[in-house]
Amino acid sequence: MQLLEDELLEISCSKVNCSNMTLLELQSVPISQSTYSLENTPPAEPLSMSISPHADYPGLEYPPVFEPETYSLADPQSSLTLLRKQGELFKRYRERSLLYFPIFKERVLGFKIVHLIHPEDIKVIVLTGKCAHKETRFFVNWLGRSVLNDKGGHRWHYKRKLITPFFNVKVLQDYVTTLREKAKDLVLAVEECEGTVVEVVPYVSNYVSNCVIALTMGKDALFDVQLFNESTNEVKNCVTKRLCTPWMYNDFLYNLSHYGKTEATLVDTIHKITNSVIKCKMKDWKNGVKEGNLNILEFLLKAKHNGADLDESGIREELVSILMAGHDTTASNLSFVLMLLANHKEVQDRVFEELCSVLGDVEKEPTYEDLQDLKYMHQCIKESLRLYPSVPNLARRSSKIMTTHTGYVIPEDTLLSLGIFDMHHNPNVYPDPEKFDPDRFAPENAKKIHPFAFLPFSGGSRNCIGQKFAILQMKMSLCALLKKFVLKPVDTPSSVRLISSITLNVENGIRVRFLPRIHKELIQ
Ligand code: HEM
Repeated sequence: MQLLEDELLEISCSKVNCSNMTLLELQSVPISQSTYSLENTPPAEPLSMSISPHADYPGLEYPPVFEPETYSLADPQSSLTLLRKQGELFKRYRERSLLYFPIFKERVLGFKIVHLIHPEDIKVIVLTGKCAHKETRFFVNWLGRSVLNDKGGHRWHYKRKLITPFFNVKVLQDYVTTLREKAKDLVLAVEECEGTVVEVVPYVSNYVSNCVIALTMGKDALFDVQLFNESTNEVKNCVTKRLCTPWMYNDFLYNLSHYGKTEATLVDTIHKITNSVIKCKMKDWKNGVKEGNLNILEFLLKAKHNGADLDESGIREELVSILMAGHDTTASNLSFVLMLLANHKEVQDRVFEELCSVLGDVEKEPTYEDLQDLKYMHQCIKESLRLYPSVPNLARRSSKIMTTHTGYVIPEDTLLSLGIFDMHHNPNVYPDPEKFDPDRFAPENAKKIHPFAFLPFSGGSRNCIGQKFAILQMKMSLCALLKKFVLKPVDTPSSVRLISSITLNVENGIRVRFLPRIHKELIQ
């Protein structure tokens, strides 16, 4: 069976015109527990799939009844080579994750990718970090070896320990005033198109960009923000194109290609801009290190001054990475929250009622404590992160032969894709998975969810460093927008077309109508 599929792959590959390839997937191979064996690897002793509470979580009603037999039916089309557009590719992965749960393998030219979808398998990888490291090769030119883009090990650990203290509660509290100002700017911008249909992504993106720039380099940093953002977007396009075009996986071919050359020029621009901001700050500080409220640049310069093993290019790598990590993810999620609230009047009503009750007076500006008290709003954000996780797959590479919890052996040096999106849409973990139901995350229900079945911010030691800041940012903007407007649906969850990119995206934007809200009145 395996041999036959491999032969068919060879045949189908030989028919492919590489220059037309726009996708990651040439073929997916279903893996059944009895036949699964990647080359030169002995088949695993299948582990028991019996349904009993997991030893680590005796109080949880988990594992739920997975039905591996139903999900490992052979796909009649699986041996055919399929060239697909990004949107189709995204849809195809979803189908495969259901058909071949809990694991499936794909081959892309000479590369093998194993997709893992079971929470226990994903847990093994994200929790220990011992059997797999982060796959970061395609981002190195742009992000270097920052905390975000280091594959792991001592160097990563050192930097993570250095930066983590920055994201403490005190800093978050200090940033509330800045977030409030930026949210006001967002409301003013939306007000200009009140009543009309608004494509929300650019507005939200601008708000998030301003917040993250303030956090990393300070709100008064002098640089060409537009050029920086445009260059960053273009680099993302180049990297996405590379990820979806297997022949560009080869460094030599990629560097010769149009995309490789464009990326090099843009990265140079981004680095020059960031270097100049760093130099400027160092000049400002020649008479002594600043104390008090610091942004990330100042925090890192101070660490360097105090002897941390960090040079200027190391600081630049962190800034560029945090700007990237903090922008797309939050902007993507905030756009989806707005669409979901617009489409679920009863939920929007409840969020607004909660807002009025927490603030007391709807005109009052929310404080850090108020934002913490918006529990139902938090549930809505979580549910939208479940439905639309900004990072739909995590890329890892196995660093030794490993056996998954579900009983499959994976050889050393295999590319792994942890299917966060698929896991979040698994009907056995989340009944009626496409339904927007924030009550899934009400305290009494949330405790029944397997801790590794909800990973929008990843988990373990490499979890998202900025998640609290992201939530704060989203809450602040939702408060500001909902105080002023009633959201009405234009695009719906079934009308938007999701695409796989570095972060989750939609093909044609997300549109919402903003109507002026008459205070204290709920939605008509
Ligand atoms: C809704 C917003 C966000 C989401 C969904 C999100 C999600 C994630 C995920 C899934 C990872 C793990 C990536 C991987 O291991 O491959 C990650 C890592 C990271 N995130 Fe976020 N993120 C968000 C916002 C932010 C913000 C606002 C910042 C900073 C201001 C940030 C900074 C980082 C950094 C530095 C890492 C790397 C951590 C490490 O590897 O040690 N993120 N994020």
